[in-house]
Amino acid sequence: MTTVATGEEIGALATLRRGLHFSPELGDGLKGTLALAVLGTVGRVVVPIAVQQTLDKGLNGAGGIDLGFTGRMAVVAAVAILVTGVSSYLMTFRLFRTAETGLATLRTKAFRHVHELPVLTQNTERRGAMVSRVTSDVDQVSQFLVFGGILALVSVLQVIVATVVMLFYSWQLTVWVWVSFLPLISSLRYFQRRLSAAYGVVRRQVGLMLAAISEPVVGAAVVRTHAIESRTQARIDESIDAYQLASTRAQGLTAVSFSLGGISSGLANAGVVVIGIWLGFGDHITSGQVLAFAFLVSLFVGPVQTGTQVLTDAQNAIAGWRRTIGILDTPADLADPGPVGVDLPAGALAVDFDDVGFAYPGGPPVLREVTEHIDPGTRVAVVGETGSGKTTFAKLLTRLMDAGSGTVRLGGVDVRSVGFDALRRRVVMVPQEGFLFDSTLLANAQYGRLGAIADDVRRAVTDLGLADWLEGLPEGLQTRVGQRGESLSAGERQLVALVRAHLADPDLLVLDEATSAVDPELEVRIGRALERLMAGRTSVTIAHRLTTAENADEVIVFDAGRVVQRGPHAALVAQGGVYGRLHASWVAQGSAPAPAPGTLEP
Ligand SMILES: Nc1ncnc2c1ncn2[C@@H]1O[C@H](COP(=O)(O)OP(=O)(O)OP(=O)(O)O)[C@@H](O)[C@H]1O
Repeated sequence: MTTVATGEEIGALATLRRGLHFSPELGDGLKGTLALAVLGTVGRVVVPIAVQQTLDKGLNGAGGIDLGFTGRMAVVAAVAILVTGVSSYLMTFRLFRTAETGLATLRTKAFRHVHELPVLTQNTERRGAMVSRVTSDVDQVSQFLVFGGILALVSVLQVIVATVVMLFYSWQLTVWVWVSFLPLISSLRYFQRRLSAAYGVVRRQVGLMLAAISEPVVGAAVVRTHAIESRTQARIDESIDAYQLASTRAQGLTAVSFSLGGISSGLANAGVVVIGIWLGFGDHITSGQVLAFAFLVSLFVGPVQTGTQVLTDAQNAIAGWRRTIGILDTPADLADPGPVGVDLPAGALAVDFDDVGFAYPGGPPVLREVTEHIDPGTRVAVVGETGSGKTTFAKLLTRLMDAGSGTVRLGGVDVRSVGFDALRRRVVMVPQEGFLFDSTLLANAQYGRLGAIADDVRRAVTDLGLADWLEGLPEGLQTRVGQRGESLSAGERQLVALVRAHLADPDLLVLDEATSAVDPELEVRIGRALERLMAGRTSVTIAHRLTTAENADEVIVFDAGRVVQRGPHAALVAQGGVYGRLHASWVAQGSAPAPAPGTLEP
């Protein structure tokens, strides 16, 4: 099955390289930020040096106390503290700005790409997991770059500069400090690998947890009506437990490495005091140098200890970054020919299926050897038992998917060579349940044609003979439709979908007729609106109602992925066969909208 790449196989360095490639802004002004980091670090080292100078020359100098020198050193230290503070602020601000700009680009790219992923892939990958990859995974990277990144940068610089100055004062003490930290430093690689694996699991569990939580939220009505709250709750509990376990394991590892850091710094500090005093007795080191050393050790200890925390954040961020890059690595298998795309000929479109076959990934063929021609401007109804391939036929027609074999042509042009923009403008599919956004009726209708103003929408409503319906609504076009349109009745939602389609003004209209029953008055309205909508265009309707098939110029009958009959309704009724059986069942169920025989209605 086609799935979205996890990105887990991408190495840490490659993640960094590719991450920078996707967010080039992250490199912007890096030199300036680095310069500020150097300035801040140097400023920090100046303070212990000033302390040492004050002690050894200003207070304990050969000529007694030198107040002038002490005062100058105090000014130097104050300036150094000020410079460190200002440069830290500027560096943090710059890092924050570039990180957020760069990651906004990454988020946008990943989010756009989700839309370009084939419908098939979107079905196989849980949407909640996908959402977590575009949101919380990117947040991890952002947090690290802004907070951990600064720490990492300053830590490395601080350790280097502290070591150099320490060596200048006493090589023996420097060696002691390094020996104390050696076990921790040499185990960093080990911890990095373990943390990387542990946080990879954590990120995956976050995705699964979000999927488990968001699915029942979206399908709340189903959960309630089927009384499966406890089963749903059990699934959510399970995913939360799994996340908690993964997270605890990862945190446990962090705790071990952090404790090692504590032991090392304790050893270093104690050693510096003991060895420093001992060296002092032998006149190998001055009291000012020992004091300066104590300061410098803290400059060394701090970064190495927080280094483990930085490492943890880095692993978490890299795991998140990989997963986001994984989305971008998943090829969009519907290639948009883009600017070189061919345009469709003007006017109503002819449809040609040329020996078309299709199978969903890993599944059996669901369309076989379909060769059909539909004249421009005709009205065709597609019928067949459930699972016979009608929806698949419609998806290939609108290029929501590409045919496995054979060619689909619109107006004589291979659909694969038509630019997406042109295709989506000229070919519109009205699904059974059009998705309505939680906004006004006007805003929802405007999805049909971006840029349409209220008057355009009103005109479309009038064209479809729905003006009185609109007037009957309490707030007209400003009526709010509620989440997914739940404040409207099923029939009214269909009307909005038809207004949307009319605004889009396509040359090929593909309709998946709704099966939900609506009251007779609305039924008449929908029928009338449909009549007007189809006029002058080629229309292909997946039909579930007898009247739709009766009113069509031609009916195409699918059975097990093949077209088994075709012709006007009356002729097909006379022929009998699959259509004869369908017709008989429609008649038996009366004129009410009836699902095709064999349909398992909930
Ligand atoms: N996303 C999918 N992944 C795998 N198999 C699928 C997918 N969608 C449909 N199928 C399978 O393809 C076959 C044809 O499905 P299709 O939806 O085209 O039938 P249909 O005639 O439109 O049915 P209905 O009237 O129930 O909508 C069915 O066996 C179905 O199980």
